[in-house]
Amino acid sequence: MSLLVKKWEELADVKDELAKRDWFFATSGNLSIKVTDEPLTFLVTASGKDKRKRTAEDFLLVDASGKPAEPTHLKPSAETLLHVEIYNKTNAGCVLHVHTIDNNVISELYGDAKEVTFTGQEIIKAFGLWEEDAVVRIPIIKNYAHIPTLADEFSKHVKDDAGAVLIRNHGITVWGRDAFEAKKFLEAWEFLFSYHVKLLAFKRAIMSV
Ligand SMILES: CSCCC(=O)C(=O)COP(=O)(O)O
Ligand SMILES: [Zn+2]
Repeated sequence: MSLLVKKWEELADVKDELAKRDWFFATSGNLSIKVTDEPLTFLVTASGKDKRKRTAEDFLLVDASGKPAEPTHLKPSAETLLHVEIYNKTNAGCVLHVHTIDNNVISELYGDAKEVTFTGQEIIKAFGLWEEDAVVRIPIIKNYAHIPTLADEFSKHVKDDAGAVLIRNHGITVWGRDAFEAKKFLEAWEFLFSYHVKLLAFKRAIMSV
């Protein structure tokens, strides 16, 4: 099996798993996986597709600037520039972007603070933090409609080989050294968001009784 086919299958499997969680509302979301380092190439989801379906046109290979690396009628994700920032600045191997109700609610609740932190949750160990008082922080940026501006703002928070950024009332972008790590971190963030949203709602309901 060629490296390209292996990476295609790996990304398609991650896409199927995220689809099972119903994290691709209304064609939202985009995913990518690095294929080669020199020159940099990565597979990215084609724009506007229903990411719940598995087809031969789900991904296309792009170069370090996010342009198709081979002739194709497919258009790379409209948000490919965010993936470009990550692969050019870090050794990340996979980038996952999903819009969920929970990540949108959290981004709106804490958008003015430009970040949200979580502590006291066992799931934080998924980030490799084993201390009892470990704190995880995720930055929240404005959802600029102009993608190069969004990518510039996003890029300020791209420093390590693994990380995550919330785009306000839009979604989360998570990256990791490989697909396994990116998916693990994405699931951990979504767990924290969902827990927090539910806890706040329950507390509010109890207070109003
Ligand atoms: C319908 S969602 C609007 C675009 C978006 O935010 C997204 O994640 C999907 O865009 P793509 O071009 O990657 O399909
Ligand atoms: Zn999006």
